[in-house]
Formats: sequence, structure tokens, C-alpha cells
Amino acid sequence: MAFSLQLQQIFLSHTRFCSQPKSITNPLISLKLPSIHPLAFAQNAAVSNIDTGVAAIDASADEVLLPPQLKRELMPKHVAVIMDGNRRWAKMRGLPVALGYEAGIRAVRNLIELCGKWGIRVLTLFAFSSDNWLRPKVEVDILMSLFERALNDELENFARAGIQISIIGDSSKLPKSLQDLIDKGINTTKQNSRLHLVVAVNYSGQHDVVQACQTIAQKVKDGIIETKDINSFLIEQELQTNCIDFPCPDLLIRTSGELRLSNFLLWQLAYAELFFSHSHWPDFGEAEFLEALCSFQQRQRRYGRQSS
Ligand SMILES: CC(C)=CCC/C(C)=C/CC/C(C)=C/COP(=O)(O)OP(=O)(O)O
Repeated sequence: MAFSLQLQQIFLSHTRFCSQPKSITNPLISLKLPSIHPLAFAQNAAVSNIDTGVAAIDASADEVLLPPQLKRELMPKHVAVIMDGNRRWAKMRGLPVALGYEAGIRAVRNLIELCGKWGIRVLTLFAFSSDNWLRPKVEVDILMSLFERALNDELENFARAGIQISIIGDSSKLPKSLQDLIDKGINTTKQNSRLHLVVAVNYSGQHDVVQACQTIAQKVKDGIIETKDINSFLIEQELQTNCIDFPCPDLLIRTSGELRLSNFLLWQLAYAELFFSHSHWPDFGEAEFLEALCSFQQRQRRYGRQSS
């Protein structure tokens, strides 16, 4: 993608903030160019616009329709969401759990549309944690069939709306029909660049770090890299989010009043701003998203620097 190349060129021209060599033929980074670490920007006033995402969204700036409360230059590039409270929403209404999840999927559709309209580049949704297998089988089955139906219903719309889909997590444990549909979705949307929708299914943030460590340890053992080469950029490239141009969320939203991360994107959330909403996920609509974004735009992101 053009904007990703542009950012990576900027990154490569600001090498003093990274300890590893930046040649793209270097074996350390041969598979994928390094992603942009927030610290690289935070320490360099010359590229401070990139810190706020301006350069990144210029490519589609004409199509971005923001409400007056939001400033384009302060929009997050990557928003991640823990969509909590679907069952509670259903129980409060005396409805079966399945209807809570169906309402949750309507809220997902709405949020995807808003992200596309407001120029957010990446939306990562925590749809199913690897701990969720511990739920009653009937509930897991409901969720799996709802994922499948939703994906099936939306695939054509994604293609039309320029949405790329990726999955993080271990999808090999999902029903085969869902795995096939996911493969189809990834293939048919891979050229799209308006919004990258990343769905975490059977995902564990701790496991992601463990598998990255295992891959890196193997590279050391095979003599591809030395222990002293291991740094945060190298680790980030081995995480499952290495498929995303902006792997670290700027903003994490969790609904339903719970104040925890629940094993979601543990490495990638290091510098994210956190927003906790009291709404249950099915009630999280435009007004609630706007509130989260306004709150985000009032934050001073310092990455450890002193306040200005
Ligand atoms: C295609 C796609 C991305 C679909 C997403 C569907 C969706 C809303 C999934 C949320 C799944 C989930 C396990 C939520 C957390 O608790 P909870 O909401 O089950 O229940 P709680 O009220 O007990 O917190």
C-alpha cells in the first residue's frame, strides 16, 4: 500500500531511534519491513504530524467525513475494542444469550461503517478469546455460527467498501466451514485499503508473545540472528499483528464497565490510550464512539516524555 511505503520510507530515514540496522535486505527484517513504533515518532518533532496520523490518512482525506467535534489531525489510526456485555444486555431484557450476540453484531456493523467514514485505518475486534472455549458448548456453538453468518453476509459489502479482513489468533481450532470462509474473506479483500478490519478469534495475547519468543529463539539457534539483535522491533515483527500497517492501537475501548485487558494485545497496547464505557456492547453506537474519540483527542500522549 502506498501510504505504508511512505511511512516506512520515513521510518528508514529516521534510523537513530532504532538500534537495529534498517537495510531491507537484512535477515532480521527480510520478511517484512519494520512497523512504526510510537516511540520513533514521539522523540522526533520533525515527524510529529505522523504521530497524529495526518500523513497516513491524507490518501483518503477527501472521503473522510468527520463530525464537527473531532479534529482530523488527532484521529487515532488504530482502534481496538473489547466488546463486552452482550450476555448481560440480553439477560437484562429477559432475552436468550443468542439475541445479545446478534445485537452485538449489529453494533459491530455500525462501528465498521463509522470507522470507514471517519478515516480510521485499522479496527481490531476481540471476538473470541482462547479462554472462551471454557463457556458452555451451546454458547460457543452459537457464537461460531453467528461469526460465520455475519462474515458470509458481509463479504460482498466489505469488497465494495474497501475493507480488508485479517484474523489474529489460532483459527485452526474453528469449525472447518468457518475456516474456509475466513480464508475466502482474507483472499478476496487483501487488495482493499480503506479500512483494515482485524478480528481476534481464539486469541491470547500471552500466547502471541510466547510464539514470537519461540520463533526468535529458533532464529538464534539457526544462526540467523544473535541474541544481541533481539529488540522490540524484532519482537513486534513476530507477533500476529505483523499483518497490520499500524500494529499498535492508539485507542483501546472496552464496554460494559469492566476495567481489565483480559489477555488482549498485551504487547501492542503498551502506549494505547484506554477508554472504558459503561454501555453494554450492543448499545455502543455513534454517540458512545464519538465520546471515546473526543476523550482520546483530549489526551496528551507522552510516551514517557515530560508534559509540554
Ligand atoms: C463477526 C464478529 C466480529 C462478531 C462479534 C460478535 C460479538 C459481539 C462477540 C463478542 C464475544 C464475547 C466473548 C464477548 C464478551 O463477553 P459477553 O459479551 O459474552 O458477555 P458478558 O455480558 O458476560 O460480558
